[in-house]
Amino acid sequence: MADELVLTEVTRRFGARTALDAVSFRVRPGRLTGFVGANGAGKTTAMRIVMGVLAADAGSVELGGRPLDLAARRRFGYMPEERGLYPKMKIAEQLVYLGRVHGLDRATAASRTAELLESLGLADRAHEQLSTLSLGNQQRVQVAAALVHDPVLLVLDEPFSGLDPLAVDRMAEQLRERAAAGVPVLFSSHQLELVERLCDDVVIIGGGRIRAAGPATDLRRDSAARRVRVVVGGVVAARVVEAATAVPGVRSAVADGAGQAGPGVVVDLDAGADDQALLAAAASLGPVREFHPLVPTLAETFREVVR
Ligand SMILES: Nc1ncnc2c1ncn2[C@@H]1O[C@H](COP(=O)(O)OP(=O)(O)OP(=O)(O)O)[C@@H](O)[C@H]1O
Repeated sequence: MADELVLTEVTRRFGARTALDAVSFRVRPGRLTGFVGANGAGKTTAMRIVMGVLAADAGSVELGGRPLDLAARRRFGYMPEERGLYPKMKIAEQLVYLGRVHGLDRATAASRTAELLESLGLADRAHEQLSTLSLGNQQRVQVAAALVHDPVLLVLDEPFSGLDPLAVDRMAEQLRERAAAGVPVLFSSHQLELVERLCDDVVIIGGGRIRAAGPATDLRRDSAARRVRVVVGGVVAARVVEAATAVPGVRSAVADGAGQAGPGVVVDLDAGADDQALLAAAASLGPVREFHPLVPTLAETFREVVR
């Protein structure tokens, strides 16, 4: 099993701007970790610091409890935001070259390259220039470049951007495969549905601070807004909305009209609110047919925690 990556209180300033403010999170071995945040939130900066492309002003980054040095980072796989392969160089040639840069001997670099290109379905393009491939295939070669030396950690900046749905699936498969092999995988993305579908763990960053981090299912369950769906038999939704709105701690109540037992009402409660008071208010109107929590989507959780 590979080691865990741990960032502790990492801070980075650019002039007067604090891009990362005491950022701490972990990327566990064998798990896919999605790194999400608005534009300018600090994802790329954090990834660059992990890779040593950029230095932190304070804080530490460790793998398996050991601080990172050049030798440790040589064993990492990285897909930078600016991509970084040579458009005019032949595909196989640059993968072999990168394998060598990461310490493989020529024969191993060549066989790993052949293997990767075969699994990407690009074996027949091996001797063409990268720029002759479609964007999606170029992106897959970028991942191959991050994988060629069998990295102990994988860090990918927006690997899914610009890919069509099929290419997304193939990319996802590749990342899952790496995670299944025990490697900690961290990738950034703005596609929250995709992150929700794919990731074991999620780290949400906003304005350079970690807003939430942990298993995706826990984050969604624990997100500050608690949401309940209420259906009262024989009572129009408007009356339920009215009664719910009067309950202390109810943020909003909206009819959804889609339930089995009649039109339902979706109620958002403040974190500390008493859901039993809401239940009592509903029961005072008529028979309560439904009263159950609705787990928010990751996108809803994201909006909640970065607000
Ligand atoms: N080299 C730099 N010089 C000055 N400011 C920088 C530099 N790199 C990043 N920043 C600033 O740091 C903050 C974080 O940027 P970063 O690129 O890490 O965000 P991000 O979450 O990756 O955004 P995006 O989703 O848009 O890629 C931003 O305010 C950005 O302008």
